Amino acid sequence: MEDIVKLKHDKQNDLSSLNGEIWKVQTQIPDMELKLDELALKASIVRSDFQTLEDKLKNLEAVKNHKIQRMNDSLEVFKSTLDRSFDEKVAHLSQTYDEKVTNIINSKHLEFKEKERSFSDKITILKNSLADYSDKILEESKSKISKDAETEHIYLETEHNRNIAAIKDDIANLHQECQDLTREIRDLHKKIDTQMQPVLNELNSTMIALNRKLDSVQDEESSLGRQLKKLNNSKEEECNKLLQLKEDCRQYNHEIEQFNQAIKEEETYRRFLHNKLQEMKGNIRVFCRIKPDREGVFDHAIQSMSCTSGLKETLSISEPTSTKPLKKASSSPVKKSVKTYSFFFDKIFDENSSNADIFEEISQLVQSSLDGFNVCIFTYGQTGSGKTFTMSNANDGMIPRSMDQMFQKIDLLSTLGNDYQLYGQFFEIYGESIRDLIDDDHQLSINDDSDDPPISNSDTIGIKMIRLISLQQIESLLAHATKKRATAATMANDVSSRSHSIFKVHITKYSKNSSESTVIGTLNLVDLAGSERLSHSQVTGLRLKETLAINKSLSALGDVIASLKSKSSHVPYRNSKLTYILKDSLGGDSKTLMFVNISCLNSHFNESLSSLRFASKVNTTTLKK
Ligand SMILES: Nc1ncnc2c1ncn2[C@@H]1O[C@H](COP(=O)(O)OP(=O)(O)OP(=O)(O)O)[C@@H](O)[C@H]1O
Repeated sequence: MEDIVKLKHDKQNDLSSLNGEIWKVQTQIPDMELKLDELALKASIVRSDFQTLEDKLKNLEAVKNHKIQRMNDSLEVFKSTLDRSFDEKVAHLSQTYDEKVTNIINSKHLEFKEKERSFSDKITILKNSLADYSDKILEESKSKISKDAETEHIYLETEHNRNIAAIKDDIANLHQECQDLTREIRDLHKKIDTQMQPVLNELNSTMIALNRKLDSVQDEESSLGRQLKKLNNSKEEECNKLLQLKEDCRQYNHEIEQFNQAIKEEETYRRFLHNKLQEMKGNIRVFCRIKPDREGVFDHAIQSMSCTSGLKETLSISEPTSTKPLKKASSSPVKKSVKTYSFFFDKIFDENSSNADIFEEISQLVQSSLDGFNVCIFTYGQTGSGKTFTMSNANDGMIPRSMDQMFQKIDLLSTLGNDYQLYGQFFEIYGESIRDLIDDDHQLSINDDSDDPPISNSDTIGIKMIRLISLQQIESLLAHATKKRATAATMANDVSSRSHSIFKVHITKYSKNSSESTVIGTLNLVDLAGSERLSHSQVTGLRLKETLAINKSLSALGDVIASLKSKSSHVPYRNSKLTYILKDSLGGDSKTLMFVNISCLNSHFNESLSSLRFASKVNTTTLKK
């Protein structure tokens, strides 16, 4: 046994160190992811800067090319226009000149020819007339006529020479004119050259400016190229870093997976050991809790508590000898024979025990329910003995503490890839009817299937089932349920709970692949109605009926446990709603824990004795397998 406890202790240590490791790795993952995100962001910024620069460069190049193209085009156009206009002008001038010269020469030539012809004609006529005249006058006056003819001839010759000189002058004039025109054309050429020079100069300076611009654009382009190269280098570095990070991440993920696998194996082994331990402790366990003497009466019935052999503890309780209050029960002198009763319990919590001490024991069963077993925890006792204080106390009762443990555990399990969810039902059994403590105005019989719960559970169909998500929610559920619980004043306790309240938690496991859920275990936290002896409570009418119903259902609970103990083929679950609803948590490999709450005071001796007897009956039972 010691070995097993040691082994359990070692395994718990291993588990907690593994949990610590997981936590460390998990805390590193967000940092790594953050770094990865930062680097990805940087890379995307660099990429977009790079893209912007590339776009800018392309734009500049396009603008540059466009400008050069435009300038070249306009230069070409200008040059061709200039050449064309120059050629045209020269051609036009040459043509005009040629035409003018030709016209003048032609007209002068024609004139000259005409004059020459007319002179020739005249000469011919004159010669003819002269010949005639000579022939005629030859005889009359040969000398006179010949003189006159000679004079006439000289005159004509002179005239002819003068005409020829005039024509020569005209030709010289025409030559002069031609020379003038040539000069004029040369001048025009010069003029065109001088007028064109500034334009050409301007074009040249524009060309130089454009070349300079081109150089600066090329400089800019090469500096951008260098920047681009730099960016490419840093991008490559970042990419390498990113790849390294990705590789590290992959490595981490691989390690985490291996780690998770190891944890899963450890978890399975832990579950096995835990269950073995629970089975060795007993599938039904009974604890006793003694309510402190809050009023300082000092009239105590509890005589002694001691730890006997093995895991059992003994409680001795003595019948009161006197109605007078004693200083302290343990130190009071016992004059006549006092009847003392002894009871064995798995654990006894004395008056000084807190709910935290109690939960240390309960937590193992909460773990069993998370491990896939059905667990049922009862608080049993007379009214006012502290059942509700133990079970549902808002701050530290078993319900909030169990839920706290469950929330923490499923958070941890979810990191191992298992998605666990908790669903809860909270209801009370009053008499033989069930009242929903979550859903208002919801009173249903057991098999009412009018509601549509997220997970089917044939026993509690019709009772509202909600997803349990936080302790805050549990606190408000408890407050809401407390208000709703049927309470009635009795002689024994002013606000005595007259119903059994059941807080049922369904632990469901979700498969991420198939998105199916399965209920793997349930935890039932049952605050039983106060057990009362009719003679003590002195109730009548409706209260009497209530007390009878409560005692009947508590007795049915005892019978069911007794049948399981005797391995009877028939277990009378149907004898009460309480046992019928809890049948899954009371048989098979389920775990059951019964808290017997008793008062330490003599005044409650009989009630305490009756509770202890009931507990003793349950305590010696072993669940039928
Ligand atoms: N261990 C304890 N320490 C201090 N106070 C306690 C303890 N147990 C019970 N009480 C107080 O005693 C009173 C009655 O307790 P409680 O309501 O839990 O009894 P009960 O058994 O649930 O009664 P009922 O059956 O009527 O519901 C409450 O005021 C509670 O705070």
